[in-house]
Amino acid sequence: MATTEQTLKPLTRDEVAKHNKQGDLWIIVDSIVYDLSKFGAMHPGGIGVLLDEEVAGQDATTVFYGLHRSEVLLRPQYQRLKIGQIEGEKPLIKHMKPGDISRVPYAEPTWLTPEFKSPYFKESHRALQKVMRKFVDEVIYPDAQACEESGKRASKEVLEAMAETNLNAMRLGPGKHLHGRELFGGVVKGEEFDYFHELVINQEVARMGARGYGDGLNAGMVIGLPPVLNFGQEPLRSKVVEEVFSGQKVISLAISEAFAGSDVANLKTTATKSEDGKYWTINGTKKWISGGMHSDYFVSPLKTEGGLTAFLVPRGEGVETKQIKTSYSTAAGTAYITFDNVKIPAENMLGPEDGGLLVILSNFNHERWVMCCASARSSRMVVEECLKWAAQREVFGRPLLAQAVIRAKFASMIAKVEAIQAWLESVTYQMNNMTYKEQSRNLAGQIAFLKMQSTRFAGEIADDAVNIFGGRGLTKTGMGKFIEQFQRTQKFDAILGGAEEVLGDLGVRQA
Ligand code: HEM
Repeated sequence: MATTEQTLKPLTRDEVAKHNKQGDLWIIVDSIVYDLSKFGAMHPGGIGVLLDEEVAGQDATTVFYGLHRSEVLLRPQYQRLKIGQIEGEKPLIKHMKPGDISRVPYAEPTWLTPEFKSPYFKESHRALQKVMRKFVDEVIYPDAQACEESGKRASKEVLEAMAETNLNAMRLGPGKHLHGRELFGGVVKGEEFDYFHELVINQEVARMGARGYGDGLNAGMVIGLPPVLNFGQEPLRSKVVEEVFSGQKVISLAISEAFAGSDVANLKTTATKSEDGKYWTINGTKKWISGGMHSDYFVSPLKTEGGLTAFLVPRGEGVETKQIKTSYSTAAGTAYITFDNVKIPAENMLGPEDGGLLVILSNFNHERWVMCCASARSSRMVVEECLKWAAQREVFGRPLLAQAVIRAKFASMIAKVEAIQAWLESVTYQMNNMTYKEQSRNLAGQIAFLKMQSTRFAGEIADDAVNIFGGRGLTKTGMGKFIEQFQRTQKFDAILGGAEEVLGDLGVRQA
């Protein structure tokens, strides 16, 4: 039966030392005594290491933290191994509780660090951050970790909780669609929701450390729903928006094809108008569609007589989706889509006929900015993981952090995450103070450069992080699991939403 902290029996180090053999094995970790007599044989690291004379019956705190993530001990099956506490001693290691702010240096952006002031974040941003951190820690994170591994889509419970708090609506950013809505139980008013509130949401969600699952978690909605919201025809527009916000239906943006990715103007999939103009027939394919496997609706720019036209295509006869296996989890639901003589009513057209390029381009800045928020936050999480590891890991008789060559890596990693966050906050401030038209005119280049640089830095940070973690940075479980995940998936940010080179060039041309 689980033993609570209050009922732990006081023990002396001498008493513990007597239990130092196979079948009768105790150890001390951070003042708590664990009985490993039975568990020893099942220990993932083997029984041998536990029988070492410096471990069996001894204080194994340092060696334990040099090999395990601290939350290992919080798992219920290991909590049950606790049998006592060393008399007069208390645990020194403080485990993070859901919603906690990290105390590791540079683990949080400066606006969440008590000593620093920020001109941008007000009370309502801070209040939203608090509830959002707890929500991610308690609701999203456990599901994310399980599904990233199993490859399954986000659970119904998580999707329902997101709809209930109005998180789906908030992820589309500020706008009339939020007016009058109860956001996270009223923590912020829909009318006052701005891009800094959205930044908070994007960055808290990015902390779940599961890139594939993240793309499957309604990321398709963030980029697929705006064309419906801004260019859809009533009553279809309101129907689809509500279905998606309430979590009943899933939508994704289907632009890329095997023939064209960032080169949107050269798409090949066609839509042909019927003679009476009442419906369109769609033929062709779409590739790498995030969330496509889970989607009920696809927003697609299609080739029409005079250019591109955007359409809302419901899943139905003639629409087929096949899973594409990429280097991140199939929880992302990345799809190859075939449209085979799919007939849709003219009311499903989004924006003017042959005016689809504008409809699609109109959300690109926002999409890229969302990706910058996430990339900056996940890079920062990697820095936190590395700092924790380098402080607890001993090599050549000293903590890893005592090696100058490792500190030099940290200098470069920390400078990168700080620079990107500061630039991101500055761009976000401009977004808050410019009309949509001004943003399109003035910020496309800034955001393109910001995304290009965020993902360049993420790549360099991933590289340094793996070298700091060694083999563990290439191992899917244990200490380095987030580093392994990050180094394998950071490239998605560098490609999706516009490849680095395309964005850099866009920025220069916009100058
Ligand atoms: C309460 C005590 C312990 C528990 C519950 C525990 C649990 C675990 C778990 C779950 C793993 C798999 C990797 C991970 O999830 O981090 C692991 C790996 C390992 N453990 Fe333990 N362990 C305990 C004590 C120790 C001690 C005292 C040592 C001392 C040498 C040790 C040495 C190892 C080693 C060498 C590995 C393999 C690590 C790797 O592959 O990087 N464990 N342990």
